[in-house]
Amino acid sequence: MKLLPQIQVEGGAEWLARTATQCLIDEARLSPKPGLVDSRGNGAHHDLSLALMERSAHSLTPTFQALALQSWQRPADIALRQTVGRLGREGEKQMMAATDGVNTHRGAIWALGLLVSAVAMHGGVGSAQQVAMTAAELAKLPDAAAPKVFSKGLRATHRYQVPGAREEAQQAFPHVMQRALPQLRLSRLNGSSETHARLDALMAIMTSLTDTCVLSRAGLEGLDAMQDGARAVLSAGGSAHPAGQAALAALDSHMLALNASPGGAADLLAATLFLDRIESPYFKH
Ligand SMILES: CC(C)(COP(=O)(O)OP(=O)(O)OC[C@H]1O[C@@H](n2cnc3c(N)ncnc32)[C@H](O[C@H]2O[C@H](COP(=O)(O)OP(=O)(O)OP(=O)(O)O)[C@@H](O)[C@H]2O)[C@@H]1O)[C@@H](O)C(=O)NCCC(=O)NCCS
Ligand SMILES: Nc1ncnc2[nH]cnc12
Repeated sequence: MKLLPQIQVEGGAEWLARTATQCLIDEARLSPKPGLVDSRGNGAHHDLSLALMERSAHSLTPTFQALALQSWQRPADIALRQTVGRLGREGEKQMMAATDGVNTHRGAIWALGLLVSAVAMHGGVGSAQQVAMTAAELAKLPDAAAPKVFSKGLRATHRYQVPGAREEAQQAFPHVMQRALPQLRLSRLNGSSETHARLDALMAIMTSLTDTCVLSRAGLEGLDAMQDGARAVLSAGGSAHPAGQAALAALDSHMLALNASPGGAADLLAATLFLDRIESPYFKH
């Protein structure tokens, strides 16, 4: 194994942290997103705003940087899993301090934290597929120090017998790798603007994700509305087409009426943008 000089490791970790933060900001600003906070407003949320989401994203840069530095060229083993778990929980505390106790990005810290670590484990040079597989290896290892809390996500996965954030990572992010990333690139190839390509990628996730945020707030009715509505947008030609835009507006109204917000899908869009960027020719350090 060729070891990089420390300065390159530090530069790589800094780039990864800045990029992960920017992906969170890009996701938050993207509009119009159904039920979610975006540059138009607060969606279905009373305690969130775009300014809060951006403050939260910035508060996480040191966490991503520490994750990258600690994971650089290390194998997926229990020792690294413990370090990543500890840093992730510290990141959650930073987020809560920055938002006065509002949960803005818990799921995003999990997904992007694992992916940042996985890129670093590959020494900054893995493909999206390799990185997702490595993140899954890490996610499958036991996290002995995890507090025994029965979270909203766990409650929803047990009640409805569906996979949640944990399983998405342990299965190497199928909604990112098999749906969102291909859709993002297809929409770009078809001439869609970057905004429309990202909205289409979000729709691709929402067609089948069992988003525990939606299940907790709006049950199976909310989940069906999300999945059916997202399919309608894509089958109308996507968000760049007038019929797709009408379907997206109808989905937004439906989600707001049900008080449903696909926060898990939003996190996975940020993860998609991150994996897209690590494969772009500009990823050099
Ligand atoms: C493994 C953990 C993610 C914990 O997961 P668990 O399911 O037990 O716990 P939750 O606290 O419910 O967090 C899961 C969050 O993941 C997002 N999510 C939901 N469904 C999926 C899915 N199918 N696939 C992927 N991701 C999913 C979602 O996060 C977003 O929503 C949050 C906002 O939700 P909202 O309901 O609006 O807010 P609340 O305040 O909770 O409710 P209201 O009052 O508003 O109604 C926001 O965080 C978004 O990011 C779920 O919330 C993981 O946290 C863990 O184990 N961490 C330990 C540390 C660790 O090991 N880290 C390693 C990597 S750094
Ligand atoms: N844009 C957004 N709105 C609401 N919850 C979110 N969780 C992650 N991104 C979000």
